Parts: sequence; structure tokens; C-alpha cells
Amino acid sequence: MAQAINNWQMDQKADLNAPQAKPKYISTFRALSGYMKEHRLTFAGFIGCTLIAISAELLQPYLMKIAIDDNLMVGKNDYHGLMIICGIYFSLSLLSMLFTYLQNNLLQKAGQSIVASIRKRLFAHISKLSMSYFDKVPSGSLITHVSSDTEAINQFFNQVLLSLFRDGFTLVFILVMMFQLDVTLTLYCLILLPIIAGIAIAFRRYMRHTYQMARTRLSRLVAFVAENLSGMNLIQVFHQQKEQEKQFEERNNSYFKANIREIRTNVLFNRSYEILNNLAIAFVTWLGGQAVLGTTLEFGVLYAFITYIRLFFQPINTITQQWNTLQSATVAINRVWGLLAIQPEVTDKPKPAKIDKAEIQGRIDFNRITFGYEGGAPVIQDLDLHVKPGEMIGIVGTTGAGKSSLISLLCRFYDVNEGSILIDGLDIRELAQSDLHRIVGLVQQEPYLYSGTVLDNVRLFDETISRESVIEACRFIGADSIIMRMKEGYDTRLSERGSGLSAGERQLISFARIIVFQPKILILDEATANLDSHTEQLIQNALHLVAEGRTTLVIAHRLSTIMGADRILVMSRGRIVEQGTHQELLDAHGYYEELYLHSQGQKQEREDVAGTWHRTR
Ligand SMILES: Nc1ncnc2c1ncn2[C@@H]1O[C@H](COP(=O)(O)OP(=O)(O)OP(=O)(O)O)[C@@H](O)[C@H]1O
Repeated sequence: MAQAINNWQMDQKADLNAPQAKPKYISTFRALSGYMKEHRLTFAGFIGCTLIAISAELLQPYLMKIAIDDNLMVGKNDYHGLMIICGIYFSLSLLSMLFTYLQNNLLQKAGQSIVASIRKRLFAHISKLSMSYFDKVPSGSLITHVSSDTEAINQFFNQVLLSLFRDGFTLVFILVMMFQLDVTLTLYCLILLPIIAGIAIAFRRYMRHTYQMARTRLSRLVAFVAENLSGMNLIQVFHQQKEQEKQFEERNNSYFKANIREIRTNVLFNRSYEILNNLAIAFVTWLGGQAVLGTTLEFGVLYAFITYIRLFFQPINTITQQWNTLQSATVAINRVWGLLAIQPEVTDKPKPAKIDKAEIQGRIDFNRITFGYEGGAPVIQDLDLHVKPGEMIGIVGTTGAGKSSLISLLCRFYDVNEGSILIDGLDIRELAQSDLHRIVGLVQQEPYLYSGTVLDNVRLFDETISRESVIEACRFIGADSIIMRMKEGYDTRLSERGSGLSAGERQLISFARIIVFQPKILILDEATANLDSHTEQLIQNALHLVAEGRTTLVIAHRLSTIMGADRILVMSRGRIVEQGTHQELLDAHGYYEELYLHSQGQKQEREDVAGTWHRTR
């Protein structure tokens, strides 16, 4: 497979010097050849079956010619011979049916397994790409790569390759039979061939345009519906249903019109093609009929000839139809291979340092680090921070101060531009990322929950972690009683992104993950959501339990979360501007004190509002 990607990359480099960008058909075949080689026997079987199926089918008119000329027209009462011919005719039909079935099966088997392995490789590759890639590329386009692009490759096998062999063989076979029957008549018919092909190609071009227009309008419509579904609550709250309906109608109408245009063109083409076919038959009947009347041609030959001419048009039509599919498959393959060729920016060293997770103490050193996102100004500047094993650090600061960026660097979602980050004295770039992520655990601001049971979500589908360990972890952090109140306890299936749970419940489940996976360093990007005081208390307790024995960095939006931290850092514009304990920072009368007084003011305001509300009831 690596060879297939190398081939593709070489073709891309060669293309840079090409005078104009043309669809890269050659590189498409080279790209797929690596996968196809693995199924060479199946493909050989497919070609063999195709040859047998087509030969069986196309020998039938010839057999009729024999029946007419050698039995019926000569007036022999050879019933036995006629019966044998009819028997062979029927057997050929059965043979053709059987081998068409086998041919389809073999092609499907090879094609589907190639597409499945491309999809698997693509998914595995995407999950290894660095965060910087996901910053640049919208997730919608990645979904297209995994779904539509692989589907287009599927169509390449199902339609293009099938047609190329089946229809290609059919055309060659028919031509051979026609020449064998009558050379002059065949040559006359061949005059029509460029006209037929020209009309078919011109129509196909126009149809491609109408097809693309319909597809574009359909994607606009689908994107609109998807956007609406995800923002349905906002639309309802702001009473925007009418406005949205209007926009939907406009998109729906334009898709409808494009569809009608596509269907009309299709019908027009098929009818014109049929007329051409009938013209050719009339032409052959006129020429051949004269020859039959002049007794220079046998009637059976004319009959077989007309049947072959009728069969001749369909493969040309089908092959030209495949042009569009071939083009979209080529584009899809180039896109997929382009994605497969992208290297993650954050990579492991060829020989990463070996570490024993149990031996890790949890000391962290940020040594004068500077970092900026691609093409942007530094968001962390010359930051120096040293965290002792087991220390709990609270991080506060203005929005956009660089708090989340700092923890992204510790997780190695990005690499620092300058300086270094060490864990227990070892540069994190020396570690395999899988080892680093076993040491550093992250609870995000919006804990991500997957479609699956509560149990699966705590152990992240890792079946080596027992149900008992999960339950024990949940009991430890106080989530057990909440989970047991759910309909099916630990086996309750969570809907998309855990939308049936409150923010606090989602946080508790993600704390349980930490207990189960036991990282030595814990990062918590605290949720901004306002929690009720009971849940807030539960979360506080859980946090203290999970922080026990771990080096913990907490990005806090509520100061109450980190007032008890060993050290609090105040960040502004990518730098640490204040640090100390809660009391030390208050005594320093700086930005932290301002934040604290502000939060106290807000708290008082909330309490006043709550008091008034209770009194008025
Ligand atoms: N993926 C990204 N690509 C480009 N710039 C980014 C990206 N993420 C953050 N930034 C920018 O980096 C700066 C620091 O952002 P960061 O999210 O680290 O701040 P923060 O202190 O965590 O803010 P908040 O408290 O609002 O979450 C901001 O100016 C932000 O716009």
C-alpha cells in the first residue's frame, strides 16, 4: 500500500510540470493497482467469467442463423437437429446467466474489500493527524472523504471496471461475429460508428453539467437541513421557523428544477439514441434485404446481423455513461490519496524513549516556551513554569490569554516553537505519543461522550477494563448514585454526545474515566456552565478525589474551584503575570484580586436575585 501512495506522490510531482491540469487517470490506476494486486486471482476469475458469459450470450444469434439457414430455409424436416439447436440455445442462456452472476460476485467481492480497506486506512490515518490539520480542515470535508469519496471509488469498481470489461468484450465479440457474417455489411455499419460515438459524447458532456448542477444543489439543501437540525433550539427560541422555511423552499425549488432538467436531458438522449439505433437497423435491413432478395445473402445471416446491430448500441451507450463515474472516481481517488499522503506535524521519534508509567512522579517543566498557531503571532511567550509532583495548579486569566493553548502543548497536540516541556526531566518529544497520553489525562471543558452505554463511555470501549472497575471508579467519585438513577444504570445508552445528560453529569463521567485510566498528570479544563450548588459540590468533591496523588492543572472559570490549589497562575497575553496561593495573590492586590472581587460581586448578585425570587413566591 505504501507503494501505491509512493506512486501517487511521484505522479503528483510529475504533474507539477504538466502544462495544464488534466484528470489524473493514469495516477488513479497506479494508485489503485497496489490494492488490486492483492486480489489478482479474483480479478482473473472475473475476466474469465465475463468472457464466458458474453460468449454464451452472443453465440445465440449465430445459433439462430444456423437454425434458419441450415434447417428452416433448406426445407429439411430435421426436427431432431432443430431440437438440438433450441436445447443449445437455452443452455447458452443458462450458462450466460450463471457466469454473469459469478462475474458480478467476484467483482463485488474484490471491489468491496478494496474500498473497505481504503476506508479503514483513511480512518486510521485521519485519527493520527495533528490538531493543526483539524484547525485548517473542516470536519465536513473529512466526512466526505470517508463517505462520498470512498463510495465514488466503489462505483469505479461496480460500474466503470465492470462496463469496461463487459461492454468492451461485447463490442469486440459483436464486431468479430459481424465480420465473420458479412464483411461489406459490417464496413457499411462502421461508417455509422463515429456518428453514434460523437452524439453520445456530446450528450454526455451536457448531461455531466446538468448532473453536477443537481448534485451541488442537493448538497446545499442537505447542508441547510443539517445546520438547521443542529441549531433547532435557537430557531425555535427566536421564532425563525418561517424565515428558515422560506430559505428551505428556495433551495428545494432550485434542486427540483435541476433534477427536472437532468431527467429531461436523460430522456432526450436515450430517445435520440434509440432513433439512431433504429436508423442503423433500417439501413442494414435495406442493404441486407436487397442482398437477400438478390440471393447474395442468406436470410439467417441478415437476421443475425440485425440482432447484433441491436446489441451493438447498448455497450457504446453504457461505456460513454461511465465517463462521468470515471471522472468523479478519479477526483475522489486523488483527494483520498492526497489526504493519505499528508504527514502529521507532530510525530514520534523513530526510537522513542521507553518509560514505565508506574515510575512516573509527575514533575512538569515548561522551559521558556513560545508557541503560535500556524501563520499567527505567538499566543504563549517565553513562559517558564515548574510544577512539583502532586502539586495542584489553578490557572486563571482573561479570555484568549493562552490557558487552553498551554495544556494543548502539554498534551502535545502541537509542538512548541521554542523551549521545551519536560515530564520527570524527559522532553515530551522523546516519548511516544501513546505513552504520553497514558501519563497525561484530560478532562475537557465540554467532555465528549460517545453513542454507547455509560459503561462504554467510562472505559472508552476498552473491554479489558472490567465492569467492576468502572463501578468502583464511579462510586469513588460519587457518580454511582446518579448513574443508578438512570433507566438502565450503567447499561443506559447515551444519545448523541450525551445530550440527555446535564453538564455536571457529563463532567462526573469524565472524572470516572480518569480514575479508570489512572494518568499520573491530570488536566482539567473546567466547564463554564453554571451548575446548581449540589452538583457543584459533587464536582468539587470529585475533583479533590481525582487530584489526589496526581499533578493537576486546572483551568478555572469559577474561582471557587481553585481557591484551595497549591498555586494559582494568572495568565495574560500568553504570559504568567501573577502566581501564588489564593491568599498571597489577594495580598498582592493585582489582577487576581480584581477577578476575585468581581466573582464575589456576581455571587452576591445571584444570591440577592435568588432571595428576591423566594420572597415574592
Ligand atoms: N486552533 C487555533 N488556531 C488558531 N488560533 C487559535 C486556536 N486556538 C486558540 N487560538 C488563539 O490563541 C489565543 C489563545 O487562545 P486559548 O484558547 O489558548 O485562550 P484561553 O485563555 O484558553 O481562552 P478562553 O478562556 O476563552 O478559553 C487566542 O487568541 C485564540 O484566538
